[in-house]
Formats: sequence, C-alpha cells, structure tokens
Amino acid sequence: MMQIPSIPPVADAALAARLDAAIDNKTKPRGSLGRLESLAKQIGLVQQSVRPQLREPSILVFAGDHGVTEEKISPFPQSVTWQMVENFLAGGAAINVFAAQNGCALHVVDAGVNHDFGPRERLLDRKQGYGTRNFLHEPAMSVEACARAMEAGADLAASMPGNLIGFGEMGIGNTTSAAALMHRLTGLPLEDCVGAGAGMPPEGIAHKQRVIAQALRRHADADTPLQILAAFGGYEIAMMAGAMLGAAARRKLILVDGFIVTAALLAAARMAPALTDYCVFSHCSNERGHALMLSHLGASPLLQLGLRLGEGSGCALALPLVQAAAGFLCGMATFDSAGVSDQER
Ligand SMILES: Cc1cc2ncn([C@H]3O[C@H](COP(=O)(O)O)[C@@H](O)[C@H]3O)c2cc1C
Ligand SMILES: O=C(O)c1cccnc1
Repeated sequence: MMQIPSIPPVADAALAARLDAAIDNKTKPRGSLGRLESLAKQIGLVQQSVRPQLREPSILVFAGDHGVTEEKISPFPQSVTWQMVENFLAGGAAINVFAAQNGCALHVVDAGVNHDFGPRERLLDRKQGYGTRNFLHEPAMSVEACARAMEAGADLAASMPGNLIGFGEMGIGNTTSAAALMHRLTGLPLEDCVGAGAGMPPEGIAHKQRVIAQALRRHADADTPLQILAAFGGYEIAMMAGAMLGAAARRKLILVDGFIVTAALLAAARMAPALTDYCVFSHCSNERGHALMLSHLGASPLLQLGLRLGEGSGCALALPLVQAAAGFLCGMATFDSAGVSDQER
C-alpha cells in the first residue's frame, strides 16, 4: 500500500523574516511587485533559500480514460483521449504551443489510456489499465489499484530532474470524475460542482449531475480520501495526486492547472494537508466549481483568463510569472548595493 510521504509545512519564521527583508530591500517601493512578492516568498520558503532558482521546469500531462463515458457525460467520445495524446506527441495541441513558447519541457504520461501507443519519444508509459470502470455501477478502480497509481505518480515526480513540475491532464469524462470528487471531499452542494466540461449544453449538464448523484449514492460508503479517489477518480487523477505528494516530498514547486488537477490536489491534500504550501495555482478556470474549489483551499490563482481547457495550459501560461517572481528575488539589486536611497523611516 502506498506510504503517504510526510510533507512538512514550509513555514519557518526566521526564513520568512529574511525573505520579507530581502524582498523589501530590492530597489522598488515596498509591495510594488504585488502578487509577485508573495509568490517569491512562497518559492523561497519551498526552496529554503532567499535566492531561489527555478531549474528545468517541466509539465507532465497525465492521460487516462474513464469508464463513466458510457453514460454520455461528455460531448466527446472516449477515443478523443488517445487521439489527443497522439496530438500532444506530434506537437499540435495548445499545451505544445504554450510550453514551447516558454521553453518548458513537456512529457505525456500514459496513466491509463484505452489504447496502445508503443514506445514513443515524450511518452512516459505508466499505464495502470485500459481505462477505469464505470463508477455509476462499481468503483472506478480498487483501492489497491488506486494506491498503485499514486505510488507510480510519486516515483515519477521524484525522478524528474528539475525543481518545478506543472500538472496537466487529458481524459474524456474527467470533469465528471472531478465533480464527484469535489462534492465528496468538500461537502459543497453537487450543483456547484458540476459544469460543462468540454462543452455540455445545459440539459447535458443536468444529465451529468443526475449520473453523479446516483453514483454518489452507490458509493456512499467510500469514506477515506483513498476510498473516495478509488471510487470516483481516474488513473490520471490518482497518479497526479501521488505525483504531487512525491514532488512536495522532494521540495519541488507544484504548478496546478484547472478543475481536474485541483480535484486531484483536494484528495492528496486530505492525505497530507501541508501539500498546498508547495502549490502555485496558475489560474482560475471557467469550469463551474473551480473558483469554489480554489476558495475551499484558500488558494489565490495567478491568472483569470476564462480558460476551460486543461492539458496543463494554465501552468504553461503562468510559468513566466513564476520565473519572474524567483527572478526578481535573485536578480534585483538592493537599495544598498545599487546606491539608491531608501525611503525615509
Ligand atoms: C479536443 C479536446 C481537447 C482537450 N484538451 C483538454 N480537454 C479537456 O476536456 C476533457 C474533460 O471534459 P469532459 O469531462 O467534458 O470530457 C479532458 O480531457 C480535459 O483535459 C480536451 C477536450 C477535447 C474534446
Ligand atoms: O478547468 C479545467 O482544467 C478544464 C475545464 C473543462 C474541461 N477540461 C478542463
């Protein structure tokens, strides 16, 4: 069974005071870099340094299929998952463009796609199965399979070279899975958790909500975060949850994308609450429920662009801001070093 790594909170009063002083001594009015200042402080706390550096950032797109697609809860067929994986491998998806634009390495993880790809460059084969089971009728996966997927994710994150990992996903049907997880893990009303996903019309969203409500009754006994993740999750979601824990255990910064990635975090953070200390929330997605999910976590997302894509697109777009935050803390002169007069105190 997956050993949940112990994740220490990043809080360190002495280091926090040194970071505040380092940020305030830069040649700028105090506070003038706004949100970048709290971000720089967070990165410093995660890296335990007043001169944090981001090395070899990468984005991992976790892909998996969902048995619940049988219930017509997505406007797209399940096969779009593997077809989009092919598109990622060929370089033609939105995430390819945005990652390349920001010089960010991109890997696709086959967590459980219902398709055989064979060995391919940029594809990390961590296949746990050919899609999950239909959670309307039975748990999406067994608790053991869920723990194995988490463990594979934790190992993968630990083996990544850099100190920042952006999390993205691809899996037709996974907003249904994420909505069920959100409801069970936060207790928020189901109607606030269910949205359009890849473009369901209003009557389709009502159907999706009925399917989830019925599944919630079927799995009323799923109680621990692992049981809940096994009942309603997906291989990609379980693997992301484990990978986030593995990343934080190595003090890597975690860039969180949209609704589905945040649902994986909700589950993982229930297992190790300090996990969110290591997370930067790239954006607030337009998927209904994401804003509430973020407030539940006390998160302040960097961007609000009306995205509702997934794939890690928000991570790639927010990466330059994260680099700017670490960059100003490392690179800017201080009032002293630059011979600039500080404000009179
Ligand atoms: C062409 C295409 C590309 C995508 N890239 C990400 N998603 C996004 O949509 C899916 C979730 O929506 P639902 O739960 O409604 O199926 C996920 O695969 C997600 O990453 C896509 C969806 C489509 C159709
Ligand atoms: O918020 C997201 O990441 C999202 C929203 C809709 C569809 N796919 C992903």
